[in-house]
Amino acid sequence: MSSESVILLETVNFAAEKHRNQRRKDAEQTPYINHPIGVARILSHEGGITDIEVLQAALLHDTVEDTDTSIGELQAIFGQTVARIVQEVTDNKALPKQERKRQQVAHAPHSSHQAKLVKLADKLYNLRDLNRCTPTGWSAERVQEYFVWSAQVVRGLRGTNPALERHLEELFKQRGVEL
Ligand SMILES: Nc1nc2c(ncn2[C@@H]2O[C@H](COP(=O)(O)OP(=O)(O)O)[C@@H](OP(=O)(O)OP(=O)(O)O)[C@H]2O)c(=O)[nH]1
Ligand SMILES: [Mn+2]
Repeated sequence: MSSESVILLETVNFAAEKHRNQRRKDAEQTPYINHPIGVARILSHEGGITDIEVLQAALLHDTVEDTDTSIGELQAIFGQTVARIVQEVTDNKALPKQERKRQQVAHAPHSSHQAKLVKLADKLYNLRDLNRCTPTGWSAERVQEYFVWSAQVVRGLRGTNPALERHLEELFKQRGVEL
C-alpha cells in the first residue's frame, strides 16, 4: 500500500475517534464523521485534488471546532501544514454566533489556497445536505438564510477550484441566491 494511503487511514481514524459520539442534526442522527469524510471525498472525486495535506485537513476540519482536539495536537501528529489549514477553517467558538458568521465572510478572501479548497468543499457538502433533508428544528427561512450567508462566504473563495464553484453556483441559482 502506498505511504499516502497509510497516512490517510491514520487521519480518518483519528477524526472518527474524535467525532465518535457526535451525530449530524438530521432526523436519522447520521454519524458526524460522514461529513468530514464526505468533504474530503468531494475534494478528491469532484475537485480533482491530490494534495494529501488538503485531504487530511478536510478529514480533520471540524475536530478543533467541535471536539477536544487542539491545534498543537494536530501539529504534533500530522505536521505544521495540516494544522495550519485546520486552524484557518476553525471558527472562534468564544465569539457569539452572529460574529462568527460575519468573520467567515470577512476572512474567506484572505485565507490560503489550501484553506479555501476545504471551505468550498465544506459549504458544498452542507448545502447538499440541506437539500437532502432539513436539520431538526430548522425552519425553511433558516435554511434559506444559510444559503444566503454561504453565498457571501463563497464569493470570497472564488477563483480557487472551477468544478466545485460550478456546483455551488448551481445550488445558489436553484435557491434564487445571487453569487
Ligand atoms: N446541513 C446540515 N448541517 C449540519 C447537520 N448536522 C450538523 N451540521 C453542521 O451545522 C453547521 C451549520 O449550522 P449552523 O447553525 O449554521 O452552525 P452551528 O453548528 O455553529 O450552530 C455546519 O457546521 P460546519 O461544518 O462547521 O460549517 P459552517 O456552516 O459553520 O461553516 C454543519 O456541518 C445536518 O444535518 N445538515
Ligand atoms: Mn464542516
